[in-house]
Amino acid sequence: MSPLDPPSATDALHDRRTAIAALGADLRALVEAAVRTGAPDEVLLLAAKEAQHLTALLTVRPRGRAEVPEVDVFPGGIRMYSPVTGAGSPLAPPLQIETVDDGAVVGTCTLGVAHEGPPGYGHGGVSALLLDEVMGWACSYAGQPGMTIELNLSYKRPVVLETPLRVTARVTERHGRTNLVHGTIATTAAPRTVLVEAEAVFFAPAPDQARALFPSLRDPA
Ligand SMILES: CCCCC/C=C\C/C=C\C/C=C\C/C=C\CCCC(=O)SCCNC(=O)CCNC(=O)[C@H](O)C(C)(C)COP(=O)(O)OP(=O)(O)OC[C@H]1O[C@@H](n2cnc3c(N)ncnc32)[C@H](O)[C@@H]1OP(=O)(O)O
Repeated sequence: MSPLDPPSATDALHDRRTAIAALGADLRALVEAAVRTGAPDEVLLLAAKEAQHLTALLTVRPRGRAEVPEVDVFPGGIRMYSPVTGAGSPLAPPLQIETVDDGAVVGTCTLGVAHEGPPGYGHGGVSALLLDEVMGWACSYAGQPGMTIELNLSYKRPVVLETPLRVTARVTERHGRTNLVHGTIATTAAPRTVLVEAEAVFFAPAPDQARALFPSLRDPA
């Protein structure tokens, strides 16, 4: 199975993921509304009370810090709460891993005002986040899921908000457990105009390193 294939899911798992994604979508809408709102102070204070109520509602059997959620496939698969791809994360755009095209992984997403750096444009750290993720997927697709050990970025043009983006990544060289990866961000409308370019080094931990890093990983081989 390619790491980009959706895992087979039971009905219960499918229902759980659907519910998580529904909450994630509404939380993202809430975050975007909150950072754009012109509502009066009393409305903000009322919304803060409502947010406290929601937090209390959701603080039930919280998972442990290093626990892999039961809805995830780790490594190399679906991550429901990833801050980049997670349908359940209010922080994620979320980015969709779309295709594997001739060895390159392609992801698409649209940034909102919540991801703003300079007015109207994406935060440079958010571009790094998108690239790091898709470059990581390229390593997984190449059969070496790994961790970033170096990430260098060249910001060529600002990344416009509310505009569909295309993020690509490809492993260019492999040296043992180390992979060199090239990545780009462009708009889907002008995929040849590179806005941000990245070069990264990823390291695929050996099974004993992986066990030490990720205790909930049962079979790192
Ligand atoms: C096989 C099972 C795999 C298990 C799963 C593993 C990973 C899965 C992770 C994600 C996959 C899922 C989805 C992908 C999506 C997104 C990707 C996001 C990626 C990230 O967001 S990830 C967070 C940021 N990332 C870190 O948090 C890494 C911190 N780091 C370390 O935890 C250690 O560094 C570690 C464990 C990597 C190595 O452990 P270590 O250092 O003890 O091992 P060692 O000494 O053997 O070094 C090995 C070779 O890396 C070279 N090296 C090390 N560090 C370097 C550096 N900074 N610069 C240049 N070279 C460096 C050495 O020079 C040597 O190179 P050489 O082999 O050529 O001598």
